[in-house]
Amino acid sequence: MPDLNPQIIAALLPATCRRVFVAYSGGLDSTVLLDLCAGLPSLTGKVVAVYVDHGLQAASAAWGEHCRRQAERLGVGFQLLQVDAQAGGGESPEAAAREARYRALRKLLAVDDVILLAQHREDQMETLLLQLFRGAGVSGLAGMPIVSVFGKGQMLRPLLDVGKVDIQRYAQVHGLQWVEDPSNQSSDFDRNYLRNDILPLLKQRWPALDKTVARSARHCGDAARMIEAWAEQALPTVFDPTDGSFNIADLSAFTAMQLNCLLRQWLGHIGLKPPSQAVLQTLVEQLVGGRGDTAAQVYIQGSFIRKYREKLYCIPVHRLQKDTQAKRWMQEQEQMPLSNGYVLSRSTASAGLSKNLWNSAKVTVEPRRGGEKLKLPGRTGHHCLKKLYQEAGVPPWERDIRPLIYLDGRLAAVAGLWVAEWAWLSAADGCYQLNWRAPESV
Ligand SMILES: Nc1ncnc2c1ncn2[C@@H]1O[C@H](COP(=O)(O)OP(=O)(O)OP(=O)(O)O)[C@@H](O)[C@H]1O
Repeated sequence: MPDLNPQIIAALLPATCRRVFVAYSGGLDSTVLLDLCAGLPSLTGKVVAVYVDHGLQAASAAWGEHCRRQAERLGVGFQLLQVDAQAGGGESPEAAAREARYRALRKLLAVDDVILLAQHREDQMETLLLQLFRGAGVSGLAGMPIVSVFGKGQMLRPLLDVGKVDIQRYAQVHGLQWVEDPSNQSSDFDRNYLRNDILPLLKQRWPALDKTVARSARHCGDAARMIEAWAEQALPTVFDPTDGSFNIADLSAFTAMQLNCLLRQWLGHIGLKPPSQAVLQTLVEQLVGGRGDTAAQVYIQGSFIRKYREKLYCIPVHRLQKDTQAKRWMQEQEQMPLSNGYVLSRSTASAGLSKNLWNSAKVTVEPRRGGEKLKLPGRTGHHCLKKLYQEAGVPPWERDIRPLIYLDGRLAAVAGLWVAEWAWLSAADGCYQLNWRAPESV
């Protein structure tokens, strides 16, 4: 291993890099990392040390002060972020602090910004072992990546292949000052227990343990990337981008293992975290395998997965709430946010709801109460909404939350779907199209 020097950072930085944030806790590792960055002439004026105050320890403000002084001494920028890191029910304090820290740091980054973290090879080994004890699969056993997407920018871990002793030596040779976090000594936390009580024993027997475990992490990382690449390629065969659903009509081309992998990829694609094996199994048993049970649903991270006509949909729980209040939609209002997170809007169209009628009527938005009928342009007779919804393949849970638009108390439109014949017009720029959409895709 060559001496630890700033080139290890220069080699990782993208050419277009604008600002370099350094996640600086004031501890040994991030002190060394910051010192390395400050020693790179190409980074002059670009480096900002960021200290996150979790507000969990009495000394945290004093550490922030220490970090500010060190940043000043090194001639780099400094930023202090205050976060609320209280753990929620069932969450470990470490995980809550990390989540809060990452959330705050993520917001700092614009495109072409990077943030550097100071984890090293021993940290990687601990991460991998903790994942192993939790029963993780290859992506968990891949440990932490050196480079990853983070918010609008990138997260880099330049020291990930550097041993702790090299970091300690660098700090001594350069006379660096750092703070010691007394909570690192407490074996109450799993990671500290492993670090303080278990790993010293293992290292007596296997001195190169950190290197070999890091190698395993790289192998698992390679395997995880291959699986991910396969899933990314196969996903379009089951994923419907128009409504974000997962088509289960014909899965005969996939083995059970591949199906699990595709479901994981789908959930990741629509913004959920990787589900546990148990959740995946429930999903497969109750929805993919279950026959015709439209009431079945599986709860995952604040959303329900439901099935309708051989497709799985993921619906955040709050979006299933019915907005039961009738509301006035004022003529000049282009958009109307609803309490369940959806937004109604109108836009000019060449066919749709007559603008004249809209402008002269009292417009109200009301929930479905049951029994509504509609006569559609070009069709004979009135039809129950239920029948129209069935014909159009609108999932049952959506039927109760899709708003109805009334002009002077008469049903004129179903948002995003139909306009009643009496209110319908085809005339360039003389009509409104009524849209109903979720604020951000699920
Ligand atoms: N309070 C904090 N403010 C800013 N960055 C932090 C903070 N805590 C941790 N980090 C960043 O996350 C990395 C991993 O955190 P971890 O808790 O393992 O490190 P640490 O032991 O607290 O500190 P150090 O790595 O500086 O010795 C740190 O190396 C550092 O880059």
